Amino acid sequence: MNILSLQNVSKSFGALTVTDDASFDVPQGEALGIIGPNGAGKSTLFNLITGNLRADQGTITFEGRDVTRVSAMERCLTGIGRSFQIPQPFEKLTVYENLLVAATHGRNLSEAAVLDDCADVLERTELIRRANTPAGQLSLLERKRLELARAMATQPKLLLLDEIAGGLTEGECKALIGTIRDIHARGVTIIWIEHVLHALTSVVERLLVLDFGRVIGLGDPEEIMASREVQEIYLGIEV
Ligand SMILES: Nc1ncnc2c1ncn2[C@@H]1O[C@H](COP(=O)(O)OP(=O)(O)OP(=O)(O)O)[C@@H](O)[C@H]1O
Repeated sequence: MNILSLQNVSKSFGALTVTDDASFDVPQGEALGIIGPNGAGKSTLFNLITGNLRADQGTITFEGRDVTRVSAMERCLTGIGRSFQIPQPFEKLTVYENLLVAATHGRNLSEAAVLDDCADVLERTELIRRANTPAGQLSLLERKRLELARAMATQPKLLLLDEIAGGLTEGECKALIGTIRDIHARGVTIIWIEHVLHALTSVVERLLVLDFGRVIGLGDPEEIMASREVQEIYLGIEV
């Protein structure tokens, strides 16, 4: 079963078409990577899936329901969670309080009702020992972990990760990959935009390539990376 389907989705900003007739399906439980040059429209595609932007044309279906015109808040409540390219936690709130906001916002739930879930997310994202630390005091890796934790606190069935590995050292990147693998192993479907290709290909089962808003490739990561079109367009290598 497909958890997400896009059919002929397009989005323009003025004369600039940023998403150009995108159609693809994401099966339940898959980890899908998205690559493409800067400005290819990757984050815009995420914003269309989450409802932060409205598609000009086309249909977005989540768990069999047409969500094309559904608000971002409602899409989040139905199971579409995301991390942002630039983490913007509440700096003065503790790690736990940041999670609490994510877990309860729009849900009409008490702290007691989400306590166990928040503790579980803190464990899984290896932030439990930083639970009472203000977010503003975290290292870069911990800020990335908090970004992941805030998304996980919304209990997503589909998790969208936007360049979460950027700026990390090799060792930090490896640690974060372990956490993402663990989340995926627990059945969460993942779509991950990433420029750190070795991190991405160590997790995802398929790769989607965007160029000028068009889907120019979708399939096995090794085959995609070896294709002439991807090497020319994405890596800038003439073959
Ligand atoms: N709100 C907006 N208004 C006008 N143009 C926009 C808007 N958002 C994005 N764009 C433009 O759309 C294009 C695609 O942007 P987007 O951020 O989706 O690309 P991207 O593939 O995520 O890039 P990067 O890898 O650099 O993050 C860019 O040319 C960008 O300047």
